[in-house]
Amino acid sequence: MIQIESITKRYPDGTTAVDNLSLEIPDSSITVLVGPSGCGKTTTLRMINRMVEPSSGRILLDGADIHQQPVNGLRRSMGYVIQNAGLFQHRTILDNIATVPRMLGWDKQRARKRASELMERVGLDSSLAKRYPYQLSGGQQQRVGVARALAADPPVLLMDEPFSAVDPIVRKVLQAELLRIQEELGKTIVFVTHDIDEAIRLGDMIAVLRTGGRLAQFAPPDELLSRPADDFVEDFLGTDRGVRRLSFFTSAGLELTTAPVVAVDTTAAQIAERAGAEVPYLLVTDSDGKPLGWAEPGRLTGGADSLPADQLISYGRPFEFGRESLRDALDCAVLSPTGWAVAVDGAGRVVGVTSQATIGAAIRSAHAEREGSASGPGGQGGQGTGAVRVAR
Ligand SMILES: Nc1ncnc2c1ncn2[C@@H]1O[C@H](COP(=O)(O)OP(=O)(O)OP(=O)(O)O)[C@@H](O)[C@H]1O
Repeated sequence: MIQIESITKRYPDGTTAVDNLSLEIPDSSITVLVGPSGCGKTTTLRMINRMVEPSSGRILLDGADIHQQPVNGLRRSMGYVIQNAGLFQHRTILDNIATVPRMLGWDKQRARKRASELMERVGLDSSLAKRYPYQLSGGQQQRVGVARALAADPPVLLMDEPFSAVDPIVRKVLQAELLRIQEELGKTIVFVTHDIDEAIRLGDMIAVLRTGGRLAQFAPPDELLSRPADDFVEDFLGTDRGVRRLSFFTSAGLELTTAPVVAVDTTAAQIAERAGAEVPYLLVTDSDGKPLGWAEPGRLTGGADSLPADQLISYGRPFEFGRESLRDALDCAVLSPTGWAVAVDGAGRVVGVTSQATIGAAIRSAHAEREGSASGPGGQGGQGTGAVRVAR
């Protein structure tokens, strides 16, 4: 655990970058420092690896004061990733990643073998190994930066706006990759961003800082969204807090029905028989049980023959039952032309369908349950109670 105890940093020109900050950063999880520009995020991160020394206060790593430790050893235990990756331009990708192991005295072959393994781990094709950084896209360079920081297998990873310089689509991919790597490696990650959505997606714990380097709130994302500490945090979180919070509710308990699900060899006449007032549409699946589209019985032409595929209405995006959240389920239902969401299993086979009204009821009961556990003995709500985090 990293304990930040009453840390203050005043720069020589009198700027107070961080003001009496205390945080307990848990092991094997992602803690995000977020806040507006100039609120002291980078300064805080750099005090953890002693690139910046505090004016007062102290930082403990696993109970030991980092200021009493040799700085080189400390930095070796902490990988560091920055915006634009900060790669060595005159070294190949493989040698960039092998830098720290080489510094630690590994022979060239062993260091390069480790670098190759890491390239695979961060999703870089081995054909890029001999290229130089300028021959890579921004997203690929960031992956190299992450691989390089992981090379000596440090328990701690410090990441300073690592994905800010890439476009939003690549950024989402890199975030997903980081979560995947974290699931495998379980590092203690301190991640700086000014993007609250990134913080909510990645953070197990989020520290919101305000200008002047003061802590506004330190909480799991679900709690931040449901109970912002003050107007500053509420403003910073932006609109749609309620809907965004649904990302933290699993779809696992959602009531599904298979009544309107029919196989593709059903005829239009049989469909007309199955339709009822409660289910005005029927979902047609292929022979594997994967969705093909919705049939509206009243509008189907033909009788005894199999369904004409061109008469089906798009089923939109299905959600993966149990893995995705109530927010995903609601989004599917809202975007569905029929107003019904299609639930599938991991292989994409239909497990049932659910209506907007049913999802609405599930949202209400999930809220009631969460609030109940938050006010119960020892409960903090959200992840604080150990609730499983829904796929991010
Ligand atoms: N070396 C320095 N000398 C004087 N002031 C500094 C120095 N480095 C940072 N500052 C100031 O300290 C404050 C906090 O800076 P810091 O870089 O930690 O903020 P930040 O939250 O990371 O900002 P950003 O999101 O813009 O990167 C700012 O007002 C900044 O101008």
